[in-house]
Amino acid sequence: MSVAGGPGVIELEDVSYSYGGGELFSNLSLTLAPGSFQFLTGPSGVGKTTLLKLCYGDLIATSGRVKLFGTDARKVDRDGIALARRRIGVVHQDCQFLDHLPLAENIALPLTVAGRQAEAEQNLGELLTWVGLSHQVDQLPPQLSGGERQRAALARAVIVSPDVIIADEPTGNIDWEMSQRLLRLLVELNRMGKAVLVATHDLNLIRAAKAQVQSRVLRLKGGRLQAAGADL
Ligand SMILES: Nc1ncnc2c1ncn2[C@@H]1O[C@H](COP(=O)(O)OP(=O)(O)OP(=O)(O)O)[C@@H](O)[C@H]1O
Repeated sequence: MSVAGGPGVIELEDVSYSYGGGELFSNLSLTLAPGSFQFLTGPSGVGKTTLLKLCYGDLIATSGRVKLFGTDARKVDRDGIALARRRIGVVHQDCQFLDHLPLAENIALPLTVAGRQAEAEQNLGELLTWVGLSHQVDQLPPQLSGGERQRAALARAVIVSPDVIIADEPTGNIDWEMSQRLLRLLVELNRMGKAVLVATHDLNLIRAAKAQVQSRVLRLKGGRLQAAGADL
């Protein structure tokens, strides 16, 4: 099943993946075009997180080809994958933080560990304001609400100025109003030219997004990937 388009920043071609048992999915193709906005939906356990991990080079496909920014993920070494990963901001499903570090340091971490301290200092203030957390810079992660953690996770993903944002259930445990706020942030990032890929169960979120941004919806079900139609 192919849901491919033109050349993309991330391209999966006839990809299969197995954790060791049966194949979770096979011969699946997907293209994330520059500046595009795509949703990935489908039942729980169908493989959405796995598919996202293939897209950001965290897993290597059992067969088929994954290209990150035009380079075959299988043909580059760990440094090559790390380089590509710097261009992809990931918001993980569980959005974990280092609980002993204040929020600001957690968000700056991707830059500080890369020795880009000055850049971190330069970007942090604006970023914290953008996600509405500038009054909580000194809070420890366990002191934050679910919605605040999600926004902090998005800020941490964005601080490296990635070309692509991949978010796994970014509105998983938060109320509708906060989901809308997160969606607006993702739409803004897309308007800045970043490609956005969001896995979500939340069809209402997808419907709300469609009113704000031109987006494509892919549904993973039974090992197949299909473009969802107007039946959402
Ligand atoms: N590291 C792993 N080792 C073995 N099996 C795994 C591993 N990670 C995930 N799985 C299995 O692969 C399947 C797909 O998991 P995945 O997390 O990709 O699904 P999902 O669609 O994202 O689910 P959800 O919507 O509930 O988050 C599940 O059956 C899961 O148990």
